[in-house]
Amino acid sequence: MLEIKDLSVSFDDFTVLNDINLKLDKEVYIILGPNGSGKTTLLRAISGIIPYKGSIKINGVEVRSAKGLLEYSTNLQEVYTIGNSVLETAKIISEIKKGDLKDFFKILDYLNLDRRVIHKPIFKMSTGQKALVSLALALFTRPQIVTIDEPIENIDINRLDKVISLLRERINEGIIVTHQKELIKLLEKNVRVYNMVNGELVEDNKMQ
Ligand SMILES: Nc1ncnc2c1ncn2[C@@H]1O[C@H](COP(=O)(O)OP(=O)(O)OP(=O)(O)O)[C@@H](O)[C@H]1O
Repeated sequence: MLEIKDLSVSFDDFTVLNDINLKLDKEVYIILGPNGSGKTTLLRAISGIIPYKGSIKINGVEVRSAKGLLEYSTNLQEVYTIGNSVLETAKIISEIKKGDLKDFFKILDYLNLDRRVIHKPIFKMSTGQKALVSLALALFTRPQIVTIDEPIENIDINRLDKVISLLRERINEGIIVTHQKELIKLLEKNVRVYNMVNGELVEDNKMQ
């Protein structure tokens, strides 16, 4: 369960998230919203990598004090700077989260990713490779709760169905941020759709 209470995030006196309250229990939320509205900032806060006011609890544990040690994963690339290469990063994650490294390779092969890329750090990859590798890093340990930022942006047409299948199979609780509204249908799941508007989340009943 992900429970957010009175969450606010500001940068230099500019309030990006304004008193967000959200309770998510075995559900998938899709968050839409204009550029710069605060969607990624919300996922960064949930990942515990930026300071926030209020409370964000994953299965009852406050994330600011429990980074990385939760039944939670994300595809936010800035989380994956541990290790010199993606392979080292995946090894560290498999130890911390008790995942099987073989599942990481299985996802890479499923996505037809050249295995040689994982000997590089993520910042040296192409935009699409970054997206695919960070998705594999987020999902291979089968975390209970997942947040995913823009999963189908920059994905080539031949891999798109595979990425959607992965999301469909492996995300049963969490948040997906996207500009691609067609993803809501493609997921073939019961999801709740929200719009980020002026730093607040508003449920969008038309899209469901
Ligand atoms: N570290 C930071 N320092 C200062 N301002 C920031 C920082 N991170 C984000 N912002 C600002 O916060 C606002 C929200 O950014 P965010 O990345 O959350 O938007 P978004 O909704 O994900 O946008 P997009 O759809 O363009 O990806 C923007 O105005 C951005 O410039």
